[in-house]
Amino acid sequence: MTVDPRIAFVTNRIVERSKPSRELYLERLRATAEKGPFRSSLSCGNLAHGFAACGPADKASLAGDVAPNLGIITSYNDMLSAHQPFETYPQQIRDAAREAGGVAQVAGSVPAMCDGVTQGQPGMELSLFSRDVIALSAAVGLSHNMFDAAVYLGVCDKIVPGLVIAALSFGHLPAVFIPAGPMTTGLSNDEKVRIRQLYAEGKVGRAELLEAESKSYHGPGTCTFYGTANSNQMLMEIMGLHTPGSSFINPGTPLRDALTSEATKRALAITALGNEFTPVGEMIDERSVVNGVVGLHATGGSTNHTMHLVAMARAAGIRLTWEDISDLSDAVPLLARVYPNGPADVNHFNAAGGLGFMIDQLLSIGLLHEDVRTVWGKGLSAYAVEAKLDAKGAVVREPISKVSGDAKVVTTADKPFQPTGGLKMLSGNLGKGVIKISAVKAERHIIEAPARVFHDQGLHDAFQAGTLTGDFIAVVRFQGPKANGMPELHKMTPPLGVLQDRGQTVALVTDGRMSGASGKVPAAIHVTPEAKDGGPLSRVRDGDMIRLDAVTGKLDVLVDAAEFAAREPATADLSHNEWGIGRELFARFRENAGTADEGASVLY
Ligand SMILES: O=C(O)[C@H](O)[C@@H](O)[C@H](O)[C@H](O)COP(=O)(O)O
Ligand code: SF4
Repeated sequence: MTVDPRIAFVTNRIVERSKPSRELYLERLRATAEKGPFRSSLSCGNLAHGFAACGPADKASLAGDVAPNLGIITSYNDMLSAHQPFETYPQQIRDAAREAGGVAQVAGSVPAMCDGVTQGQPGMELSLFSRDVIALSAAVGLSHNMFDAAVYLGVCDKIVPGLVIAALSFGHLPAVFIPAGPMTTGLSNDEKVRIRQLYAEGKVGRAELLEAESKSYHGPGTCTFYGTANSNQMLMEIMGLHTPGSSFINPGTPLRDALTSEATKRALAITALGNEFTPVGEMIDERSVVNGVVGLHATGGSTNHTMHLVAMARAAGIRLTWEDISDLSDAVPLLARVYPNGPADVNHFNAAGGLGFMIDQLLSIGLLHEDVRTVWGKGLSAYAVEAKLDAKGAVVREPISKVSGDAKVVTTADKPFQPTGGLKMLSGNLGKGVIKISAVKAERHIIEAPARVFHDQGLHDAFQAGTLTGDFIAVVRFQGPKANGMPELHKMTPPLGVLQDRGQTVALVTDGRMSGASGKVPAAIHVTPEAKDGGPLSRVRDGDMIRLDAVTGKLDVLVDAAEFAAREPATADLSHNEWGIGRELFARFRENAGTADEGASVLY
């Protein structure tokens, strides 16, 4: 199947735009990649330090130039249910590496923030910046230059994007991402949200709320909604950085363990010491990035990736823009309904066919580049599979069914849930932004209402005071990267959801972010330029009519242009955002953060 001309057009436009930076990137990569173990460039002293703590067998291997050495970058901690299973991975990876005639060493660890723990808390103001800290931290580990390939242990929001930026910055090394898998299904997401809204209305107490939350988030593994973490898994699979079919296998299962060992051996098989050398910076190209964006649209993935994918691609000299993301959205149908885009969770999605089914369907109508390189070899069709264990406990892969296991959760390409993608880019006299339309009912795709302007938690106070009456669009500003680190404002969903359920027409417009799990309330987010930079949001006043049109992709304030331009931009007292919970350490990050449409990074 040849690739759809609309996909080819956007891909070629990215290739042309990226030519200077991509050529320089590849030139530097090829200058670094060399035959033989990279540790051979170290002195005896360097090398001795590098394997001083190894056992005799590993020392002997590393003293030679035959055995490949695998660097492990781990993001293990007990804070993220999704990362807690990584505690035991290094030993499993070392054992698997030895079985394959190689060595594995933990090159370094990276920090990992749980956005669920920090949601609505000051710590969330470090969240977006932690992506770049993760990239920097992984680079410190890899800079020992002892390694012939690397495996990256990460799952959640900023961690996978940060690790991909690092992996591509060490593009001469093959890279395999190893996931930990989703927690088993607990209380449904719909029921969790119902209890939250009852709590917001004062109809249940903290005890009932905590009981519901604890039944939803109940064990090791990734939270089961389709937020940024599970969007990350989709991206790693569709971009060929996971082994096929490995994303959504629950932790602590024989198949999960077998996949971890298999991924380890695969990483060792694709080093420069073998005959399948696959440096990740050559493997990931413009087609891989486009495949990632297509997967995001087809699954209704996280809005956060309209920033992370831009930053990730940039690390490989590839310049992805919001125009590309928007044009791809117009070409790609929505083929999955996983919470918040529907009642199913990611376990249900996987059981219904999951990513293998999605990839197969998208390939069948030419919406994915099949001719890409992956950690598994050449061709994306190798990912249209389901991974299982055979009788001997080895991983086997079966072709994915052409029939959906649940047509309400994953659908075939000829019967999409929506004809276009789950994300829509917006632009107008308020700037540029993004909206997740896959989670919003069609009758709410166009909202025109008067503005109610808030600078921080004021919306919650107004809700509690009962003054959020009638139809309105909440303009929550000074939430951009330079203002306070661009936190997720997901805690605004319950009160706005209550008002919406009461029949009020409400929407949110902000230069901040929302969670990938945010859903039913129409929200134009990542609005750039941000208010802190004097963007148009800073000139909006209470009562201004605003029109959010997710059908045509427009975001406008309906005020005379001359009058609006003549207004004095509002300012905000952000002094309380400059200290506490480590925020004083991130002042340079706030000063130097890029714009949302450039990935909001401090790295470039
Ligand atoms: O982008 C995301 O997917 C979110 O940041 C996600 O990682 C976070 O965990 C949820 O916001 C928590 O959801 P609740 O706050 O609804 O539990
Ligand atoms: S999905 Fe979100 S809440 Fe769940 S572990 Fe990951 S970061 Fe934490």
